Amino acid sequence: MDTTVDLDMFAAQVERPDDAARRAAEQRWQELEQPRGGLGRLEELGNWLASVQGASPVRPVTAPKVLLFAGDHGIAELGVSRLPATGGTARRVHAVLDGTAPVARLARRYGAGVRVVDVAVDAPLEEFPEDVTAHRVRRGSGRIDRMDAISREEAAAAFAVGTALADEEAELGTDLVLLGDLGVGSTTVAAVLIGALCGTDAAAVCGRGSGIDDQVWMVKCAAIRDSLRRARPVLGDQLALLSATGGADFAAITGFLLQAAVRRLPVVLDGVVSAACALVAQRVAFRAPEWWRAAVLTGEPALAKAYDRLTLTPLHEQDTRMGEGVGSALALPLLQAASDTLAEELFEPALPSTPRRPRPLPTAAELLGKL
Ligand SMILES: Cc1cc2ncn([C@H]3O[C@H](COP(=O)(O)O)[C@@H](O)[C@H]3O)c2cc1C
Ligand SMILES: O=C(O)c1cccnc1
Repeated sequence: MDTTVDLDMFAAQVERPDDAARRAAEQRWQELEQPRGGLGRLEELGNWLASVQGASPVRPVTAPKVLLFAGDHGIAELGVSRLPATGGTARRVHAVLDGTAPVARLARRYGAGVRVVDVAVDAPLEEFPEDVTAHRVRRGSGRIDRMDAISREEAAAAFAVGTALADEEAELGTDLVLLGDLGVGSTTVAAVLIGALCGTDAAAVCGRGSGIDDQVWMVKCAAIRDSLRRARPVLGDQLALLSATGGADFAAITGFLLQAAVRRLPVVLDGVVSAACALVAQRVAFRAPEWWRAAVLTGEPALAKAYDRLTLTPLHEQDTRMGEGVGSALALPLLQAASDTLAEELFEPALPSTPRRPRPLPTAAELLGKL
């Protein structure tokens, strides 16, 4: 993709989800034997799944995938995170790859695939498997309070990485994407994008991220304030915005979200990073948010503002505060529940049944016999 990439093309290519399928799903809930509204918010979720699948009865979600975009951020040099600026992101990538990160365990439990995409991790390529690094556009980014995160060429290349991944996942038959991100300093960058796009000042979007104290919060707030000055002049040009105060991972996620909407691939957003990219994508194609659902509020003030603007309501209230796709993975059972109860075909779990272990605890008969 060259630097004259025409984002406006997406405005025309992103269609609305299927209204007729949504209406058929609404009707189907009424035909199923249950009290009106008996399944609560699952009903709206099932209607949404029918509309994005363009099918009623809806199909059970059988090929969900957790897709994690990883990148480092120059702004982390200022110490705005509790995680180390050097090596912190690479460590998190390793934790996902070796299966010890919470999201890897959740994905295993819920039967979802996991894919990590290194777009801009600042570590040697040999550290990760080839399939993870195949998408690296660069290492890290510039300090956005003083300089551009990445060049316009790199923003275009990263955006193209994201669009290509959406095509790939659509062709693989993935039927739901649980989006996530890994990156030390990423909540600072996300706050700048959301603050710029929602027209707020730094203090209104500056959060605690990975768990910073008051003193670090002041440093982070000043960094967001200075970066907002750099973001405002380029608000009308989304690629320029991603290049000035975003980063390669943010550009890739934005490209992914837009092309996923074109391919009618539904996506669950995670924390502030995916929400910031969703806002940028909404600027490009105003219908795109209809293809997404919000997972959870992570406590970042910018996130609530972004979801307000996107008119999305979080699916659960587990108060998870860590990004990495944990919030969106936790939303998966709700989506599975909605599609399982509304579908015609039954979902057949592939899992072998676990043999029951003998329990050493007394049975009621034993207890009563002893009385
Ligand atoms: C132990 C630990 C593990 C984490 N894994 C992800 N994050 C979270 O922290 C980072 C963003 O916050 P910030 O902008 O403050 O750097 C991301 O990597 C996010 O996923 C973590 C945070 C901690 C403390
Ligand atoms: O909103 C997020 O993505 C988030 C919040 C806290 C810590 N890390 C990430």
